[in-house]
Amino acid sequence: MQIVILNDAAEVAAYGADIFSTQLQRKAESVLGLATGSTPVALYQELIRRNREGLVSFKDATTFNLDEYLGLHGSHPQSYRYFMDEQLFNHIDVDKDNTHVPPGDAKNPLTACQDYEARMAAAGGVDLQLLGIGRNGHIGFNEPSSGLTSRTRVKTLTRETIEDNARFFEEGEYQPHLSITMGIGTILDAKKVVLLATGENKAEAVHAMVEGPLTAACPASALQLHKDAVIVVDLKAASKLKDIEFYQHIEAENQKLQDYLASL
Ligand SMILES: N[C@@H]1[C@@H](O)[C@H](O)[C@@H](COP(=O)(O)O)O[C@@H]1O
Repeated sequence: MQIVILNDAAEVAAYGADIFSTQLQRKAESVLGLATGSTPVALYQELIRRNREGLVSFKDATTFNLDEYLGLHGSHPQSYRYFMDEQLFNHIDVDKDNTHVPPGDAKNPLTACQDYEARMAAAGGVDLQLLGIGRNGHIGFNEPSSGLTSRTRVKTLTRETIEDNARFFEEGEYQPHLSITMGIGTILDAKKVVLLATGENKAEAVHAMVEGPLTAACPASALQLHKDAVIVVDLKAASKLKDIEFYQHIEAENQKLQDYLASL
């Protein structure tokens, strides 16, 4: 794992945008794994700005989102399809036909999960996967106890996740308890993974993911197995890490190595 500790949420968003821009500049037809939640919004705004300024293009890219509420049609304002359209797709040059979000209104959710996996495989697999993290260490909607090799499937949300996400729903509005989510095994198949976390309420989960044991009790700890996982956090989300100075030292050394390699 590469642990990048930055001052604040704005720096985290800019760092994430740099990783996406570099990916698209190297491979215009990249397959991008995308995420919802409040954390990636600033990153998406930065990508929209860069797209408008002609610095990055999504014209040839394909996208697959991590998850969706089961029971919500994509036209529902709280669906993740709606979120993605509003927060990113409607503002960039991506071909909407090449954007994929699990179908929350699938008649048969089980075959829809298999179909989603098949589409990802047919696209050549995910090149770069964006992740946030839940307070309980979930990634996508892989709640604690999720199998570490799991694939796209239907998952039940924990009470904590339902409460955390209740802020997006009107009072009394139906809030789904089920989801379709890429599995942890699906996420680990991505060639590169970048996880963003900001704010003090993520500090415990970040500590468990980076410094805790590899365990289904903290699904994000599975990223310890990934060969190219970048964890980008602000100082608040990093505040419970025990080895913070060591991670900063590694990053400084890493930067020197990159500068040297660039000078060759
Ligand atoms: N399914 C999503 C996750 O993909 C996301 O990482 C998490 C954290 O969201 P936020 O960034 O709003 O804290 O929320 C939801 O549960």
